[in-house]
Amino acid sequence: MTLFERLKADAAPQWASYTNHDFVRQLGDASLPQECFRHYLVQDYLFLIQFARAYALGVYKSPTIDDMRQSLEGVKAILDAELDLHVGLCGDWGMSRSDIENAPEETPTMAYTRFVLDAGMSGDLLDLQAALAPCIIGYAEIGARLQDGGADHAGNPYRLWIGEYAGDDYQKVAGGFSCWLDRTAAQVLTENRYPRVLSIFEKACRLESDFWQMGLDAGSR
Ligand SMILES: Cc1ncc(CO)c(N)n1
Repeated sequence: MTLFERLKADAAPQWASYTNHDFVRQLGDASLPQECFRHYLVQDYLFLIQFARAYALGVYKSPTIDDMRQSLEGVKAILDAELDLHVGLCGDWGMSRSDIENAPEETPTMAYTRFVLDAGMSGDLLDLQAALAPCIIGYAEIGARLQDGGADHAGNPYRLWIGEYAGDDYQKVAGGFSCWLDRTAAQVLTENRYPRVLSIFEKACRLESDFWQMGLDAGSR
């Protein structure tokens, strides 16, 4: 069993609320109001800027050069791929890069990103990875599940988003992340320490749910 599988099993309620959130269900059946998706996407762009910093912190917290390289890949995946997806998608939805970059950061965005950064700054690489894991592996699981269910059909306006996270590149990033988490755990994880790592993982799952909810709430404002 990988450490990720163990964390996911022990945080089953939080994992389920996050990955089966109504926002995700509505993305899959194309019933999500456009306004909710646009709101989510802009906040997610602001989220990713902070997430790139969290990976950069991972480079700093890395005990080995291999770890540094792995974390650097995370910085690059965000700056060179995922942000472009967002700018492209936002453009399709009528928003420019400056519209996005000038949007105010909402509280759930600040809460989640600063939580991750703090977990890493106050802890070691494993603490940081436990805070990052729900994000990276969760989106890969959600994307793959939606695609397997046929949600990326031509009639779904959210198919490009689904395709990005279900795609080979992102699936590889997520698989690589899980292996990296195991390598760090092999060096530093003890049974004594496990509850603290689990607690970070659970909190990150809750903050992911709040992030989806922020998108849904935008539909009723
Ligand atoms: C909130 C959030 N979690 C995870 C991902 C995946 O990178 C993302 N783009 N946004």
